[in-house]
Amino acid sequence: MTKVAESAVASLGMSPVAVQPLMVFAGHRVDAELGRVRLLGEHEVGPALLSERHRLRPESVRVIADHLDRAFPEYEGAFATRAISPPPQAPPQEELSDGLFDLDGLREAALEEALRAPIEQWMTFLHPDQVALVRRNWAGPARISGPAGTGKTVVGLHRAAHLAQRTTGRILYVTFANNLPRVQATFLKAMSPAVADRIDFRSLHSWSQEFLRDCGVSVRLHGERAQTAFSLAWKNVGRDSCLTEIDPAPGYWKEEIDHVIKGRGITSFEEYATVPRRRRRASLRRPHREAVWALYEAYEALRVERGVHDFNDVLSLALAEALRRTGQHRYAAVVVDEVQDLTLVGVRLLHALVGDTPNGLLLVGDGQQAVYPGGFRLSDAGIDIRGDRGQVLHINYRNSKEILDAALAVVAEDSFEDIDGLRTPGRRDVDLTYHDGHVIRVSKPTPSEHDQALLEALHSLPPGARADTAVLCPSMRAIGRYQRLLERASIPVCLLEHYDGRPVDAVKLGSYRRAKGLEFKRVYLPEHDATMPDGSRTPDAEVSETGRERNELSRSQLFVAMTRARDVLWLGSVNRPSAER
Ligand SMILES: Nc1ncnc2c1ncn2[C@@H]1O[C@H](COP(=O)(O)OP(=O)(O)OP(=O)(O)O)[C@@H](O)[C@H]1O
Repeated sequence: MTKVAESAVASLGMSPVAVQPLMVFAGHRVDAELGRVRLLGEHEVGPALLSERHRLRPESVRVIADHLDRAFPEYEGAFATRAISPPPQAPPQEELSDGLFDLDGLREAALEEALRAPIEQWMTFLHPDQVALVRRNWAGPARISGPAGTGKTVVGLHRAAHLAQRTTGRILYVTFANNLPRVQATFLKAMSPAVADRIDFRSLHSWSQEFLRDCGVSVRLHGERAQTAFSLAWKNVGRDSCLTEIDPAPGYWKEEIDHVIKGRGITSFEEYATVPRRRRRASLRRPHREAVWALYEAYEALRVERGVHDFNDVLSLALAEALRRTGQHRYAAVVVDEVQDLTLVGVRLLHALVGDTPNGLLLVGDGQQAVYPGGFRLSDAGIDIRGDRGQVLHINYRNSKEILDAALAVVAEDSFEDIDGLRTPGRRDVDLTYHDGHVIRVSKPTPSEHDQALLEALHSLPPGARADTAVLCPSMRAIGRYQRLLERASIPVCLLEHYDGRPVDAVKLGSYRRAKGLEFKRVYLPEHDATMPDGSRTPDAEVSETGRERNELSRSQLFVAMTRARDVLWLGSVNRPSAER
């Protein structure tokens, strides 16, 4: 019955996750669950329904009831239509003063409701194409891609809840960033409380550490000591090598080890000598690759000597363990969000948990929003996504044309390679939904005037607006600076690393990277162009290949930050008079 009802409402764009089966027993007192079905006695059903969140307006209820009348003709029609009473009148003033229903409380509830509005909207209704993806049966691994704001995460969350409703197993929902899982878990709990405890929201690294602990494999993750090992290795074999001709910054070579060598699980020079270095611009000839390999070996020797692991080791150990236990994993399905940020080892690990089982692996992401160096192709990972198992979403629900145009202008010249290996131009076609929103550009001659303008803009926000406002910065240093600035101006701040998706009356502050996958009504990007190369001063030909790669990555990060804005995008710059430059 539930499945038939799900199909019936799918044509209205209603997610199967929004359908909650109830079985009501006349003349009994019951409140129990049987799988997904809630069993209620006739006395319990009223209070149970009233305690549910209100997601539908009365008109929507009427439309759905009419539609179900037609889908289930044996039911008596028109009952639901008659049963809908007009919204209750405001209670008399005496009732409002009894503490439980005071005016302030009501105002707060209304504010919270307004803040939740966009979320409540997509918890029930999706675009019919999205509903089809949520309900689809895939014979093996599948992938959902699409430009920023096209509802990929929304589909991923509905899909996870839908699979949880259809199986008794656990679902793993993974992202690379470690603040996103908390936010997504909060949304899912509100959307589908009945299955929330069977979906594990985890960052890849925290899950891997937990998994290794459960398998009895000891891990000594120590980022700082691993970094010291690298610095020493650079001093011993890197800084006087031919690598400095290509890039004198040790950071570039650390990324090479992290994202290319260890990120791809390469263990021999023969393999590294010919590996395609995805999304890396500098071309390395054999002597350079030999020098990188010498650096890698020196780093590994020093790391092992110190008895510590780095983040890549955690994933490699977990992959080895996962492969050893093939067929014994407890997950019915794995959904990977922001998959473009994973390393090859990371994606292989998640694939190993479910293999090619039907509806097992779902990869969600967009190569244009890659904010880390390096990358992989699905074919490198042995993941075969054929036919209708690769789906692309096209409708942007988040950004207005003005905001999206401003963001696309940043990456327009940067074509990118997605995980399917296809090269895609930076300026992509998307269908926009009607959505109001605008860009405010503020340019000041000095940093203090710029900061003053930011504070004025934040101070003039209407009450309650801070909850859906973010200030995003490109670096940790800038975050520290703006945190002090805001706090000195008595503007409450919630760092993105502590944000869990629940409304809190404070401006969110964090890095462009941490803003990944999130969105806010108002986004402020102070000194947004400070790290951007100034084309007028440095012609492209004079920039090294590694410099161009860094610039491209900075532009992708700025693009991600800009596309987080739903209604207002504030772009601050400091434009010192040219004599001062
Ligand atoms: N069918 C829909 N109707 C209305 N709004 C929708 C619909 N689907 C998604 N949205 C809204 O679009 C916005 C973007 O959705 P989501 O975060 O899932 O996109 P995304 O593709 O994952 O974005 P990004 O890649 O930029 O992180 C959200 O505000 C979401 O509520």
